[in-house]
Amino acid sequence: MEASSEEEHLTKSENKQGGACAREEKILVLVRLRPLSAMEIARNEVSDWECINESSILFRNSLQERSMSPTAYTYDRVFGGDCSTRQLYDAGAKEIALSVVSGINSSIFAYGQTSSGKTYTMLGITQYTVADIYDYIRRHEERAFVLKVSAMEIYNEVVKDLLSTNSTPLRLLDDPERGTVVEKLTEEILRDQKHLKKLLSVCEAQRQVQETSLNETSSRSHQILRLTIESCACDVIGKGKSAILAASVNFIDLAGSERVSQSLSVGQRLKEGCHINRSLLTLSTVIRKLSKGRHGHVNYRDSKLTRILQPCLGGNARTAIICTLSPALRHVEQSRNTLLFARCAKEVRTNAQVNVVMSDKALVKHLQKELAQLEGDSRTPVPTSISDHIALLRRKDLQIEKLEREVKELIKQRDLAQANLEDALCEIKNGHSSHQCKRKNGDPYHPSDDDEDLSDGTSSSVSNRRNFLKSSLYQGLEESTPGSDKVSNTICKDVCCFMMNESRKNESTDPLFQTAGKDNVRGSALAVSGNGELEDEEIMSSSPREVSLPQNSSNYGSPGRGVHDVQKTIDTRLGDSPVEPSPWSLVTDLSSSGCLRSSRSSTCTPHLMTSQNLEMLQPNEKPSPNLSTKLLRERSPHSKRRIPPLNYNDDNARHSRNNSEFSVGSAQLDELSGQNRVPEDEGIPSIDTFVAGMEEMAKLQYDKDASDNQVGETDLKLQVVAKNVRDVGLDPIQNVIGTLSDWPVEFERLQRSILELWQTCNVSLVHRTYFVLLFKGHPADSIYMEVELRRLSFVKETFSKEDLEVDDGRTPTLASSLRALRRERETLSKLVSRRFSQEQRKWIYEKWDISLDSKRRKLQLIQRLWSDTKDMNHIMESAAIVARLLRFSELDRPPKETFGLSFTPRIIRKSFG
Ligand SMILES: Nc1ncnc2c1ncn2[C@@H]1O[C@H](COP(=O)(O)OP(=O)(O)OP(=O)(O)O)[C@@H](O)[C@H]1O
Repeated sequence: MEASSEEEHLTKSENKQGGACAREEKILVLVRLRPLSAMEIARNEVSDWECINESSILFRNSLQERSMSPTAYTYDRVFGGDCSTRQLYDAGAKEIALSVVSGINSSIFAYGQTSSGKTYTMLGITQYTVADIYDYIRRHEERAFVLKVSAMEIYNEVVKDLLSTNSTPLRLLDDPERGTVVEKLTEEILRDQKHLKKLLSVCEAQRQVQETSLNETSSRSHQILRLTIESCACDVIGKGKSAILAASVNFIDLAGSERVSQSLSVGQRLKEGCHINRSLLTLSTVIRKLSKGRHGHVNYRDSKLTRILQPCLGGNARTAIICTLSPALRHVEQSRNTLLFARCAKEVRTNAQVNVVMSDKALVKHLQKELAQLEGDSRTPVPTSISDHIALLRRKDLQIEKLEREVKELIKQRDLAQANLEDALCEIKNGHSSHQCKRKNGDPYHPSDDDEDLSDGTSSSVSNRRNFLKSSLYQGLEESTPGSDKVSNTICKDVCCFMMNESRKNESTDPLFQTAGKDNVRGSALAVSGNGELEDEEIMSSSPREVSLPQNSSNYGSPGRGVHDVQKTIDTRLGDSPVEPSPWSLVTDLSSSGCLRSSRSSTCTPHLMTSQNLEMLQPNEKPSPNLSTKLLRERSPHSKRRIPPLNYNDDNARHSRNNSEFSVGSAQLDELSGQNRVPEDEGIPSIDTFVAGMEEMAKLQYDKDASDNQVGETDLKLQVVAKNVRDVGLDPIQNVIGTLSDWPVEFERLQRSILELWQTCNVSLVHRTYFVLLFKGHPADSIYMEVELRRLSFVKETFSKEDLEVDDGRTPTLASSLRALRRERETLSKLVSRRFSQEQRKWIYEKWDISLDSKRRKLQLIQRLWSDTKDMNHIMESAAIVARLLRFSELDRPPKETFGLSFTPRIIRKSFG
């Protein structure tokens, strides 16, 4: 494949413009027998096919069947089950494919029955070819190359662009010069190999792939990937006339022929199978006609496949057809058909020629322009695809949002501090209730008359006063302790009232799903009101001190009643009877339990640790054990349920994370037993599996860091947790609080990043849902959030790895994750009618702006979930819906403390032992 000079490139083509020198040759036919699959071996199936030499394959059983000698089939090359794709590529496909760099069109087909290994083979061939093309370009600096790629699929006789998210069918046009042209097909100019790999992943993800009884990942469409290479000698650029070589190589992965009796297809699969078989029949008819010479009419126009591939079938292209066979005896008839097709194909002749364009200035200019564009792209990576644009916009939006949030947060903090301080000072000074107090304008910390008053007998410095307020706030919520004075109690009451009024304001806006922005008092980034608030209020009202609650505050005396009130509001909104138990209660529970409000679930100690409070607490101002005990006593009955202990060595949990065929971050079918289990037929991992996964990941990360001798921030936090766990009787949360004074801000940052990465890495929706419902912003969550962030960053990096490695089916790739996510969405969509009543579905569709007439509205709904990473309202609504589909009640969840406890033995041994 050496063509080092322009002359060499042109020798074969000298007649193109003035008398073409076409190269007539037969189609190269390779036969590949795949090995028996694990499933086939388990069924004791045997392969009676044998490659008796480099070019012949024999079916041994035929002797017994037909009492005649076994038939040997002979082709250009045959490859047995022990041959690798690389061997096949090197032995024939390579030479054909790489003709493209010399200006000769080429095509590599994979043809065979379903599950015989077409996609497996073509993936390898494509990757090896691309690597060789780039290698060739690197070695031929004297020529300038422009590479373009396009990809399409023919699904149910409809042509679709695989590089565009627009699924509008593409039209075929007849161009007098170029033959059949696919109108509006995206053609991307390649920046580099990495860019191509990305595009291949997009194609793979967009292609119609479904599970059938014969193949878990059966391609339901014909895929044509086209790589076009234009090149000319560098030294003639800009000097007028020059020869430009332009050719394309097509990688064609046909859908597999299938027998209905074997594939057991019904419904949509059956329809697809019919289309596939029909177009393959047309293809074999065309091949059969061509094998007999080009006499008479050839029915290229009978299918879109043959129309598009006309140049590769007996036209201006070098062509190789790889016929793949399934070895199992039960597929013998299909294999024979494939071999008959291969025999005909062997007789077809093509007429390839070097495609030289004798360029005029305009053509050279065109090439120069494309080169300049490429150079520009490589200097400043300008987005050339939709996904790049979206990613860029997202990043910008994120930056803007972050700045806006920071400004808002600062203003809020300032106003709140000012208000609290002034109220407190007025209270102290006048002995009146805070609302009678007029707030002063200006800097709240600037010495004023009030400040002077306060300074008498307490503290003269502003910072002391702040600390005083912080500790008073905390103490006021605690049991009465000796030394706590009346003033601090009163301050506390006022601040509590203020907080509750604020939270009630939030509730009134949307009790079902509240947004973070409204939750300014608690300062948590992502907040959905509900349990958190109720828990806070419960604690306040259960305090021995009398807290002056606003009107109707008694409604919030117990969590149960509070939830009921919120439920009633929701029921009213939904039009349900307020008396009957609302089917929405789970959604309500989930949404109201909220994400990331800092107040803890009933299983956790610091109910009072709103992010605002946390921020104000000094490291030495920890809740007393007394308070912890009291709060623990107030746990809800649900939290007392025994949760099965988590098991590190659970193979299922381990296996689940290794399987790339499920979405990143989720598990395979949940095989763990337990009460949170989702029915197996739904194919969805349970919370137990999720917990086991999180725990193991955190542990692995810790082990890795420990072995690297890198004691990072996460390690320190893990150690803190471990140490606390070891010190029996202490709450593991408390010390962590001390190390995380900026936690709410940090939490928000981590969460934003995680949400973005989930989207980028196509993380399972189930995983996302469990995660947001479990990790709501308590300081102890930091460990898991950081581990999740690291893991996702790693996955993202893996996805964008530059070198083109063969997809081994085990390592998650962008494509496999997208595929898995798509499958998960389909599974979830099937649960919609089971989990929601008709009325609820109607309500949801309307809310999510989905037409009630739409045929695929369930799938549309699921596709819309988790799509907007910046809108927390949207995120929590999505989580609530997914949770409902999973029948996951937050109240069923295992306490997160279980995770932390699980670290204890390892960490003590490594860090403290
Ligand atoms: N030569 C091979 N060595 C090992 N495994 C193989 C080989 N060929 C195929 N397989 C495996 O067999 C299974 C089916 O292969 P593949 O999906 O490529 O078949 P296919 O012909 O493209 O099927 P369909 O027409 O249904 O899309 C896959 O799991 C694949 O990894």
